[in-house]
Amino acid sequence: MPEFIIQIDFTDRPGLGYEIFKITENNGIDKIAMEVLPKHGMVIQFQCALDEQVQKLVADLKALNNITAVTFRNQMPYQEKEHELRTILDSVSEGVLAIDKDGKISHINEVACNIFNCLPEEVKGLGVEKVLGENTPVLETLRLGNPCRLKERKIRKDGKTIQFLTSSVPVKNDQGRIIGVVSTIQDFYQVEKVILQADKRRQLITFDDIVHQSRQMTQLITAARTVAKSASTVLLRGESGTGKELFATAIHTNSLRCRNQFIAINCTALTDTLLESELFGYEEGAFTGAAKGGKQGLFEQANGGTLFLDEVGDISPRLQVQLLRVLQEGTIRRVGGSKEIAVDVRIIAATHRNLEEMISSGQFREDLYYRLNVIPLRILPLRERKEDIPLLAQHLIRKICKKLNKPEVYLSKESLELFMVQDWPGNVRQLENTLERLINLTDAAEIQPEHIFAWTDITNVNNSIKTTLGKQQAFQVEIPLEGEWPQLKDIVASVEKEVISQVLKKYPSSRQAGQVLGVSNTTILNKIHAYKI
Ligand SMILES: Nc1ncnc2c1ncn2[C@@H]1O[C@H](COP(=O)(O)OP(=O)(O)OP(=O)(O)O)[C@@H](O)[C@H]1O
Repeated sequence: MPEFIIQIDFTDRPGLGYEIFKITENNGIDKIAMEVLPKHGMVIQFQCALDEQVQKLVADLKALNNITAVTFRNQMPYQEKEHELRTILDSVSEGVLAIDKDGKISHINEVACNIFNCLPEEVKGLGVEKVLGENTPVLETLRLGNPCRLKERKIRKDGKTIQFLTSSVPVKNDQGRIIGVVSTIQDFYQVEKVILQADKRRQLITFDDIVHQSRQMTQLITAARTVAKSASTVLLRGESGTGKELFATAIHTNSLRCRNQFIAINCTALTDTLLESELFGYEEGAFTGAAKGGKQGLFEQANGGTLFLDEVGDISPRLQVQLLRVLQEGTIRRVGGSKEIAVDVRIIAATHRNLEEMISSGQFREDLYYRLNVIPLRILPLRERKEDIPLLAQHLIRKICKKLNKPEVYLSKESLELFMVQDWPGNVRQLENTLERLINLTDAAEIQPEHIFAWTDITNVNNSIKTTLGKQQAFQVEIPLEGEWPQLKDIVASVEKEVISQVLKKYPSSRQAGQVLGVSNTTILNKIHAYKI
């Protein structure tokens, strides 16, 4: 039998739910699921053999008082949310696995399935130890609420060893009770592979790839071009996602070392001991599991080239001492070795941390700071160079559409205006992720504010009003200062009426207008009715 989903929008009143329910009963439809949209709507999924019967149901519902719309939908709201969540989880490059309060797997993404060689439907509902092995730290997070970071684990499955790094954070409800855990998983060997493979991809990046329009970025690029030619250590400062790695790569490409390796390593991606053996290498027998013949570290591999140490502010005091030695002496010593090996490596370090404060609180060595801070370059957060947003958005859309193999989409003028008033705490990376999510989840050729409101956290109430009304379009409310004062409620009402009318001109649906003004669409519908807008 054909299935239908209808959404019934209403302004709430006592008894309305019961009347809707009665109408569905009287029309004899076979209900499969119902979902309430608190205070403003209801969605019903049902089966029905006859089209006329469906039409009659819709007509009966529309005839009820306070029903504002009855529309057909393709999916139930929970299915849309599920689809959105699945798309997000599958688009991240790490394995993600979530468990409920009983330790059973509730979500697992594609990457995690690839690491553990399983299918989502096989493992959903199973105890997490069936996938991550007995004594997994994830269960400790569930029990005690302690997050864990990059714990190295090894399990045997189908005669093979799977070695991975796992991190986990507890999920808590409003009362602070633990109701599950989300865990991220990285394949141990992939971590190494990524470090090495990335080199080829990066060598092609130049300063021309840094998209910008702002005066500050132009100045910074000019400075970076100049320092690229020297061999001095560079310290890139800037919030997460501002483009520090992009700058580091362009500096290497523009340097005299460009024919040699550029190797990047994120100092927070590995545990302290792993980072040490990655950077400095190790001798055979240095620790259990050390490869035969030992291993070259990244300093040796980058000899003659550049080593990019991302998040250098996060390295442990022990590694800070070792790094200082390399910078002072130009030599390294492998883990478990006694020989000093000379290396000629240019260091580009980056951090989003306030190193000066870290020095004051004793978390970062002052002598290392001076060795790293030879040429400091500070990349401004995106909110302080908003002129870059239009070009960046256009560039990123092109890049994402190419990656997703989708025809190029456009940002409407209103959407761009909305982007311009955001703060973008995650900077260019957040802009890129937001666009990727929108391009993934909408099929429209032009991205409109309604797509942004539906699929992202962007609402930005106050700023939206600013752009909607603008300076020139500001309206005035006349309040007589002599004679009889109007009632305060009348003043408020006239302001409300004017604001809602203006917003509705730009965002004609009550839902969009509600989102712009930070109220429910029921409130907007009530006001439209009350002020006869
Ligand atoms: N000006 C720009 N032009 C084009 N792409 C940019 C620009 N700035 C950043 N990006 C892109 O934004 C993303 C984040 O940049 P990047 O990784 O260089 O930031 P980061 O500051 O090193 O971040 P983190 O501190 O989190 O490591 C990358 O995909 C990068 O290519």
